Amino acid sequence: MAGKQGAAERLIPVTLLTGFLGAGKTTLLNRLLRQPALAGTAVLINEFGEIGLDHLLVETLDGDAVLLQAGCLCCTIRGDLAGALAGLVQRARDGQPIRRVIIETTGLADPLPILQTLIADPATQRHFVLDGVVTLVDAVAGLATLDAQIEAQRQVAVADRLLLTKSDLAAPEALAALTGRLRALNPGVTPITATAGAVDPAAILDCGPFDPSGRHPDLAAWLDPAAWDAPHGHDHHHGHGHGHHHHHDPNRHDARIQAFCLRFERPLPWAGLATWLEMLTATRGDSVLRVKGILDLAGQEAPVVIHGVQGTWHRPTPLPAWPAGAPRESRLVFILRDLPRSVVEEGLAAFCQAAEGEAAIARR
Ligand SMILES: Nc1nc2c(ncn2[C@@H]2O[C@H](COP(=O)(O)OP(=O)(O)OP(=O)(O)O)[C@@H](O)[C@H]2O)c(=O)[nH]1
Repeated sequence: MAGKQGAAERLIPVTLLTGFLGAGKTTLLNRLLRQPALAGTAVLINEFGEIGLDHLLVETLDGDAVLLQAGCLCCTIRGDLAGALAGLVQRARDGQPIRRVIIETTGLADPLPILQTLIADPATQRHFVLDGVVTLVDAVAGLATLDAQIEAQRQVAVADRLLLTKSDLAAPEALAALTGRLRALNPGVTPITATAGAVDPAAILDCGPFDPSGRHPDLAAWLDPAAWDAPHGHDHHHGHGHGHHHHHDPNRHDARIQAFCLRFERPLPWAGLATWLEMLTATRGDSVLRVKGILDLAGQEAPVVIHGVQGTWHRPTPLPAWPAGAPRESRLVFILRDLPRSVVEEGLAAFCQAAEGEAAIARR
């Protein structure tokens, strides 16, 4: 297809990078973008919730990550995707070499409406070609996620490539059960192990045009725009409590899931925060779908990044410095299912206050 175009108008390949919350998309992206094969890649990042952090955590070589408007790409901001892609066309015409685009979706995204934009929007098709859907699956949380969230099933079903992350943390029996489930959802694709984002770019790029044949039997019906463009009021297949043509709250995906960000200008006491996070995981772990934060900790110069994914806490990582443009303050993003925001706010405040009180006594 690309061969029919003139050199200046060659279709730009687009990779859709998806996978449920915390599966390792940003980690993979950071590894990929350091590879020479990815030179000239523009990155579009979509985050759920009004304050994104990923654009601060993706290390594009030339600062080329574009944060799509807050909200979920599969919902009302699909128009933004087309707009962001059009913006990249303009940048290419202005002389910036854009050889490839990677779109990182929110972990909650239903990939089908996004695919529809990429394979059926005439304006987008003039300049871009979908080159593959790469879906990451967390070996620890994957099975439970596939049971609980239809979005995760769809992410797997449409994948051209399946990457199994965190197999370093999973028991062999859990891995075998998950692999069986993946085979049932997408029989034509053999999962590739990609620990901490380590994967050969050649294994996931240049998949060729998207071909829905030979996939999950429901895929054709899922790809039918009528299924997700119907006026609101019906029970949308992945439980959105809203329709697609009215005001969209960027912090709500369905009635049970909400996202919010807490910001703290004063440095936080690590002891209080860590104890509270452990408590929260022990008591309400199933409801805590995702926590990620960039922290200004008392007594520490460099920011520390923390990640919690459905009961698993990954090792906190210090960053060398505060990312350009980020104020020196702590930001904690929570994505919760069936858990009120007040539980988090009040618990966190109480534990931090107690830790600060203890630290003050110790200093006396
Ligand atoms: N042990 C281990 N940790 C991993 C692996 N892949 C990713 N992680 C960790 O998992 C956590 C979440 O990774 P991210 O890359 O932020 O996940 P994400 O999919 O971008 O998260 P969202 O954007 O919130 O959906 C981080 O602490 C990563 O270091 C892996 O293969 N093994």
